[in-house]
This record gives sequence, structure tokens and C-alpha cells, in this order.
Amino acid sequence: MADIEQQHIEAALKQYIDPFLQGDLVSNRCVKKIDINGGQVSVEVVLGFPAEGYKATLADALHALIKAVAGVTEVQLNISSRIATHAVQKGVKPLKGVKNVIAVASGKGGVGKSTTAVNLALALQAEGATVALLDADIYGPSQPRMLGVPGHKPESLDGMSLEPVMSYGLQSMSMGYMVEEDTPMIWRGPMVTQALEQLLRDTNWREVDYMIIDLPPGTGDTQLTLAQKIPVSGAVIVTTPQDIALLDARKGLKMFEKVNVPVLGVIENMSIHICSQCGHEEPIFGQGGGARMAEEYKVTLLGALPLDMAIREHGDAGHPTVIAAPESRITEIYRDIARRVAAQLSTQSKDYSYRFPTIMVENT
Ligand SMILES: Nc1ncnc2c1ncn2[C@@H]1O[C@H](COP(=O)(O)OP(=O)(O)OP(=O)(O)O)[C@@H](O)[C@H]1O
Repeated sequence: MADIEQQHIEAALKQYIDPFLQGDLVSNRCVKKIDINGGQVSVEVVLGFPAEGYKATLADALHALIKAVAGVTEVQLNISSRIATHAVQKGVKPLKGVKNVIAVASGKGGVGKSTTAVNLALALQAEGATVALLDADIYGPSQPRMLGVPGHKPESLDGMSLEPVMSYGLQSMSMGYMVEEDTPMIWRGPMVTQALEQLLRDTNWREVDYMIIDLPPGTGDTQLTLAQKIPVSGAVIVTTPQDIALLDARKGLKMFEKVNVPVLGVIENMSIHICSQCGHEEPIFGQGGGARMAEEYKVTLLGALPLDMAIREHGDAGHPTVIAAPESRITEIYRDIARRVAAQLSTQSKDYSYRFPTIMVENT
């Protein structure tokens, strides 16, 4: 029998189209090593995104494909994740202790941006990443309540910098920790961005793979300045299927285009209502809006969440769905979205700056 060659194994692996990368693992440089020893084949796969909830499915699929190659008697697979640091806007300094920042934005208020942001952060963590959440929704910081730590005050160990507030394993910071909940905050444009930048840079973030930023709703000057000044590697836009919300969401896409931040995709929230009594599905706010927008603007539809009372109840009670109902269908959707967000980011250009030593040129 002819010997098994590397290219036979590569061809077999290429047949598997990863649903999160939307491409095969060989072309996406996730296959790091192929060892062939007689009929024994061992393959090392390193994904650029966290995938605790997906590794077993992936292993089964790859195993079957390799096993089908003529001459293969034994397959050994080693699948792991390594999260790289990705490039941010030119001229913006990356954050200490944070590999990647992902901004979550919406064209208008009330579409469920904050709820989606916290569940996305917790879902990335469930997939195996170290995650932080910055609540930049300065007009209505809701993350302290959703994380179950309202009224909590961040500690300072040195009187200069702040320790992130820990909740469910997430590192978080919010203007909501600094002021009383019922204190009206009257912010003017430059004050907002300055205060937020300071909060962001003065916090001791610890080995964070992904920081999720819950931006204020809308696409005005404040949002534009934040998108310009905060070092962001990618953005996610939350929308409801209503046409008007979609029009606003398109403005969000344009805003990130303007500041050269790649849009990783769109999340459609409240996309369908499932009747808790009879299970009937009803598209209350219209159908397929997110998919239409994704197609028109050539961005990925990252996923769609139903309008479900449990999502609101869990958030209000201070334990978001990913924590309150980890085995539920909704958590599965959030984790699926989290993997897709991280996988889309992994295909963006990396930040190689840390690899190069500073070169000093001495004039003699
Ligand atoms: N998929 C969903 N199903 C049911 N309720 C939801 C869903 N998503 C969000 N909600 C609820 O909708 C309300 C608004 O959500 P949220 O505060 O996350 O929106 P937002 O876009 O961040 O709003 P704002 O613009 O005020 O910051 C909340 O009560 C939340 O619990």
C-alpha cells in the first residue's frame, strides 16, 4: 500500500469547514503539526479562539475524516487554543494587561446591548478565556446591577490605581461603581471620554484575553470619540429586527469604518418570540433583518437571540443567563456567538509590535 503523505492528511482536514472561522483549519493556519508513523497519524490543532464547548465536536469530525484516509490505522488529535493579541487603531496605545478589546455597540437605546455584552463576556469565559467587562454606558451604567454587585466600590491598593471588581470570575469596571445609583450624571462630551479613558487606564487588569466594552447607545460624537481613543481590535453591533433599529445599526457600522475598527459582525437580539405557553414562534419585530444587513454590508451574522422573559429576569436579578442557566438553549446560543466573535477576531491582523526589540541608532 502507498505510504500516507502529509498532503493526504491535509486534504482530509480541509474537508472540514469550521463554522466559527467559516473556513477550513489548514488555510486558517490552525494545523500546527502532522506526524505520520506508518499507519499512525497525529495532528496538532491550535485554534485562535477559546472553544471548550466545541473541542469534542471538532475532535469527532476531524477524527472521522483522518480515519477515512487510506492506510490510516490510528489517529491522535491534540486540540488547544492560543489567543493572540490583535492590532488596534493606528496611533492608539494598547492597554496594559489586556490582549484584545471588543466594543459592543448599538445604533439606538433599548435593543439589549448591555444584556448581550455581559452574556457575551461570560460566554467567552465559559469557553476558557480570561475576560473583563468595561461598562462605558456612562448615561445608564447597568453592569453593576447585572453582575450582582450594585453599590460595590472598587478597591485601591496604592491610592493611585483601581482593582477591577470581581464577579462570576469576570474583572469589571464601571462608572456605576464610582457614583451612587440615583445620582444624576450630567456629562458633557469631552468629560465623558476623559473620565472613561482614565478609568480604563487606571485599572489593574490582569492577563485579560478579551475585554468587552459596553458602549453608550447611539452613534453620536461621544461614541465616535470613544471608538477613536480606546484601543479596539474589533466591534460587534447589536440590533433588533425592526427596520428603524436596523437603520440606526447601519450608522454603527459606518462609525467603526470611519475609525478603522473592523466590525466582527452583527448580533440580532429579540429576533423571535417563543410563546412560553404553547411554544409558537412569532417574529414580533420582523424577520431576518440582521441577516439582510449582514449580507448587504458583507459582515457576519454572529447569531440571533429570542425575545425571552428569562433573559430579562436573569439580568434584573443580577445573574445573567449564562450563569443562571448554564445548560439552557439560550446559553448555548451565547456561547456559539462568543466562539464566532473570537474566531472572527482571530482572522484579523495580529499585533507583532511586542516581538520586535526597540532598535537604537547611535550617531557616532
Ligand atoms: N433577548 C431578550 N429577551 C427579553 N428581554 C431582553 C432581551 N434582551 C434584553 N432584554 C431586556 O430589555 C431591556 C433593555 O436591555 P438592555 O438594558 O440590555 O438594553 P441596552 O440596549 O443596553 O439599553 P440602553 O440603551 O438603555 O443601555 C432590559 O430590561 C433587558 O433585560
